[in-house]
Amino acid sequence: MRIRIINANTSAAMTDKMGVAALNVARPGTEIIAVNPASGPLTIESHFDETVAAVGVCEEIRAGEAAGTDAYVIACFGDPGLYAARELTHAPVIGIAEAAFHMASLIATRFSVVTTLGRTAIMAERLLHEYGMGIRCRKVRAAEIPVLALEHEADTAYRLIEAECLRARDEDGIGAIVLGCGGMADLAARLQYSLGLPVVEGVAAAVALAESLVTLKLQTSKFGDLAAPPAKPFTGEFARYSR
Ligand SMILES: NC(=O)NC1=NC(=O)NC1=O
Repeated sequence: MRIRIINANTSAAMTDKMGVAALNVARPGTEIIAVNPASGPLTIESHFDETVAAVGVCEEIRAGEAAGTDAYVIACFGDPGLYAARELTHAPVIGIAEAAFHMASLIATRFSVVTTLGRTAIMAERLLHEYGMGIRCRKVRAAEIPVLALEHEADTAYRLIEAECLRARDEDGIGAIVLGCGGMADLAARLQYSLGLPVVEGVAAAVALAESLVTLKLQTSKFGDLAAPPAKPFTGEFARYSR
């Protein structure tokens, strides 16, 4: 099977990191294609960033449809464009936040999330409730690092993330931790060893879920709000979407 990992930001280094994380867990015979939009925010740290990035995510879904894709992963912790992306394909589309929340809920009664900035922590709290997972999450914590620090100040970023994970482990009454950024895709094993409790990373979780859905022949439903968008004219730079 072929899975397209869509890094919603435009950091090629982060795309590569996510591709490696996906390959590390993918079954033999699963082809991983890691991509990012040509245009959009270098990192995603706000509602505005997510809104702009969602267009690029949908562009990558359209490219994946043309290339033949069995499942998609939206590798950004805000799951930007998730529902629009699901409208554009019959294939499963898995957001890394939704995937990580569900996986964590299967191995622990309660979990906490450790993400990058305080403002993205608020965004993650909204997602938890949107996905019906609010009751399972004790706390969404922020290491207070910009996403790019995961690339350019990796050692400092790791120490801050680890310290926040230790506080979550010792204070929140949890059984697992969810890493709240696709840019943390390479940190799960090291953190799990250091913390001694399960650390769920969204790219890996989403790949495993995507493979399961493909194996079960379960596709995105076209009954209701995930049916293809109604055909209509689009104007200006989006005229290419006219149908
Ligand atoms: N909460 C986050 O840091 N989300 C993210 N921003 C990015 O650029 N990628 C993410 O996963």
